[in-house]
Order: sequence, then C-alpha cells, then structure tokens
Amino acid sequence: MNFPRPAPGGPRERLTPLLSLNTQPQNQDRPLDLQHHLPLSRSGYNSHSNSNNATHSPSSTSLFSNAPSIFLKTPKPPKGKRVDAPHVTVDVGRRVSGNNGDGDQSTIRPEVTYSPQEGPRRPAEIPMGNMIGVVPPVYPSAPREDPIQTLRQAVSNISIGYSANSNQSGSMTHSPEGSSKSSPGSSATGGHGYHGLPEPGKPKEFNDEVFEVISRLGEGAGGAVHHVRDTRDGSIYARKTITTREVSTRQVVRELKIIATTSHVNIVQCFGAYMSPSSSEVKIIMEYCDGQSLEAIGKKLKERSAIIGEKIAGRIAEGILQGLTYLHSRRTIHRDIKPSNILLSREGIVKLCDFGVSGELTNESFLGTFTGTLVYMAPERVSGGEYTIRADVWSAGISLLELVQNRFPFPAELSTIELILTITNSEPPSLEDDPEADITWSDEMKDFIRQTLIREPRSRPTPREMLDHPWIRIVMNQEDHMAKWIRQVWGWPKPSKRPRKGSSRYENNGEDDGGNMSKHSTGSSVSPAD
Ligand SMILES: Nc1ncnc2c1ncn2[C@@H]1O[C@H](COP(=O)(O)OP(=O)(O)OP(=O)(O)O)[C@@H](O)[C@H]1O
Repeated sequence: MNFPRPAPGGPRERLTPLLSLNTQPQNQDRPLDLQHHLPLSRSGYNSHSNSNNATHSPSSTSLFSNAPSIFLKTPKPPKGKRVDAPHVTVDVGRRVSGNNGDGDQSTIRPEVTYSPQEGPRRPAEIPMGNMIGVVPPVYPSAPREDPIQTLRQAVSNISIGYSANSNQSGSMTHSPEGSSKSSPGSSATGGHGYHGLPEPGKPKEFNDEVFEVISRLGEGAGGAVHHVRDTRDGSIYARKTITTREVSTRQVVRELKIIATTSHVNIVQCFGAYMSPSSSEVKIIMEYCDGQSLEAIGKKLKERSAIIGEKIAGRIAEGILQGLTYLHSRRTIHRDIKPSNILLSREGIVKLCDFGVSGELTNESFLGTFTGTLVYMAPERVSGGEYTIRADVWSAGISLLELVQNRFPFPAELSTIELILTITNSEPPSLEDDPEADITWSDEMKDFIRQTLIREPRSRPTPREMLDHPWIRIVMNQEDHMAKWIRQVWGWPKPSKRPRKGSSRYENNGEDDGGNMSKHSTGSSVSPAD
C-alpha cells in the first residue's frame, strides 16, 4: 500500500516531538539513508492504518541542537483506547554508532522520548539495520495490535458451532420441496446420499484433519471456496479459505463478525471457523449451496440456449430483497451483490454470500468507499458519492437483468473508464422484449427492473420497498416451483417420496427431466417449472 508522503513545506498540523536522537557520530563517512518512509509495522502493528498520523519536520529544532528529530502528529489517545502505530519518516543525518562491518549493525541512542501521556522518558537503545532506523513510538499505555491475535479472537468468537445459528429467525419466503431448514446434512452431495444432521446445540470443532475436499467451487479475491465433507459424520459444507497475507485483518474480522451474527434463511449460514496451524489462513465453514450461484446457473442456461421465466426470476428477486432487508435491519450493506454471490440451496432458496467487503453502517450512508465489483456498482458508488442500502438494490437489478437476458447489461467491449462513464451518465439499462426470439416480459417485471435501476439514489426504493412492488406480489401469490426448477437446471433426479431402505435420498423415481428447458419461448413460459 502506498502512503501519501507529506508535502514538503505543505500545511502542517500541530507536531509534537516524540523522539529526539542525540547523534554522536563515530563514523561520518557513510551518511544514513534519508527520507525513507518507515512504517512501524513490526509484528503487532497495524501497518495500514493511521497513515496520516506522522510526518517529519527537517526544519524543526529538537531538544538537542545537532540531533535529527522525528515528529509525529500525536492525537492524544483516548483513555484505555488502542493506538495504531503511526508511520514516520526518519530524518537521520548520520550513523550513530556501532560497527561498520557487513552486519551493518548500528545503534541509535535516543536520549529522550516524549509520550503525550507520560511526557519525556528514556528508552532503551534501538538497533538499526541497513542504515534505516525504525523507531517504535512510545505509547506505554497503548497495547500493540497483533493481527494474528485479532484474527484468533474473531475466529474463536464464531467457533461456537452451529448451535449459535441454528435458529433460522428469518421468514421462509416460500415452501420448497423437502426440508426448508438449512442444515449441512440437508445438502447432500450431488443428489447421492443423505447425511445425518449434526446434533442440534452441540458445537463442533473444525480443523483441516476432519475435512475431505470434494471439489473446488471457485476462487475469489481473497482465497478459494471448496466443497468439503466432514469425515466424522459425513456432513457437507462449503469451506472458504482466506489467505491472511492477501486480505486485511480488518476485512477478515468484519466478514467473520457479519456471518457469525447473521441468521436468516436468505443468508448463507456459518457453522464455524478456524485458523490454519501456521496462522496464514482463516477457514470459514458455511452451508453448502447445491444450487450454485446465479453466475453458474446463467452459464448452464446459456449452454442449453434456455432462458429463465418470470415466476422463477421473481422468486429469486424476492429472496435477494429479503436477504438485503434483513442485512439492512442489521445496519449492514452487502456492497458486492453480483451473480457469483447469490447462491441457491438445493430447494431453490436464495442465499446471499461473501461478506468480505460488506460494511457496517454507523450512519445511514457510507462516503465514497470504493469496494466491490465495478460492473455491478450503483452510479453513486462508481462516482465516489455517498451511498446507502439502495446501492445494493441497483446491484441486485443488474444481476437479475443479466440473469434473465443471459447477457451482461452493458456492452462487453467497454474499457473501465467507458464503463464508469456509462454507469454514471447513460440511461440505465432496461428489460426489453425480444420479438425475434419470441420473448416478452410483463409490464410489471419491466417496471421492477426499472425501479431497481433508477440512477438517482434517493429516488431508488429500498429493498423493503421493492418487496411491495406489484411484480413481487403477483409472483409470490403463485405456486412455488423453485425446487423443481433448480433440479431441472442441474439435471438432478427427482427425490422419491419415501426413501426405500438402503437407497439414497435423491433417488430418481423415473421423472422425465428431459424437457426441463425450452430452447426459447416467451419470457413467461420457458420451463415446465414456470
Ligand atoms: N456456500 C457456498 N456454497 C456453494 N458455492 C459457494 C459458496 N460460497 C461461495 N461459493 C462459490 O465459490 C466461488 C468463490 O466464491 P467467493 O465468494 O470467494 O468469490 P467470488 O464471489 O467469485 O469473487 P470475489 O472474491 O471477487 O467476490 C463462487 O463461484 C461462489 O459462487
């Protein structure tokens, strides 16, 4: 990460000398390297925060006339509060002391340090290597933040097993075939075999040894997601591995906190987490969503030259909005709603996942935090403005439009800058009939998409308001075929009503799934399930 260098001679804030070095040069022929930005990011320091808290002042005088000085902007830490390590630029004119051999071990001998809380005090000698001095700030009462410790704490907070989340407090949005309760056991592998449910209320301990990897589900920015089986009881999960070196501690902690504290039928359920022995990875154990993501479903439909029907699209839209409404009630914005983060369970229930970039609202809005996937971002986010939960509504609209039209709503050949300009300045994309393919969509559905893609954020409805849209009400008044539809998408056999002794739960009972997808048709009747 690049930290902004303080502009020489630029506006300065109140500076407080933290450390003054008394230089008694013993070897003056090798000047120390000047003007290095030296992040105080030894282990235990949060190197990416408070980048603006330090600067140096070459022209300032120090306690000792010849001594180079380090100055810090020193916001006085509130009592009992953690202080992140500042970044300092060391302005050291001469090697201080020590041998000049290959080891290049020199020592700076600070005479006085100054702590905003304690005033001047004398620290120990601080070794230098390679002519760069790294001087820890002296905040005796401020505990250093150890990222590994922070992660361990966050992991242990959620590693209380599935018992904490086993109560699905969210409303069921429809009545799927089979069990509606989310549990690892209910997601049998590829329709072969039913695994017993873990005992409710009994926390499970997870580690690498207990898992067997079935397949790799995909890879995101921070790590990979695997389909795994717990060899102790055959339970099936999705395991997300986050490489701690690639993702900021804050981001991992935020994701862990959000998934550990959310409990809703339209949010992927978390069953626990653990750290790899080397602490280089955090692994999150989630419910496995057999129905896969809207991205994978879209690809499958394309392969078969099939499109999705209105009733199915409406159910999916409703599930997304329920999930977002719940998140909003928890003062959370997802910030990365896109087809690969919208999953379906075996029963066709929508499950939002990937809270890596989600944000917790302190006020109703965020200001200009550029996090997420550009192509699904609302105009106010792309342009760096303030944004609210309504930004997630836009992303949901783009994702749905992509799914039903089976193509990305913006021209594919746009460069990043052109895409930004299109999102911010052009007429928002809309749902259109395709007479050539004999596809027509209802006016209600077209209006629903239009409402989600209103450019002016304040005029765009919230997820809660979108749930009252006539299209959603019409769709939700009709019979639910999600389980049948998702089975047809993936070609799963129909589950038998009563499993015969010794047979698998998802045994094919002879249902003909051959005609599960029309090549094309009107938008309202593309599949038997529709
Ligand atoms: N619980 C789950 N069940 C089934 N598949 C999942 C689950 N969680 C994630 N996946 C799939 O794993 C893949 C990787 O997911 P991940 O969230 O890490 O990255 P992504 O959304 O593809 O990319 P990015 O990190 O850029 O947002 C995606 O295809 C996603 O659909």
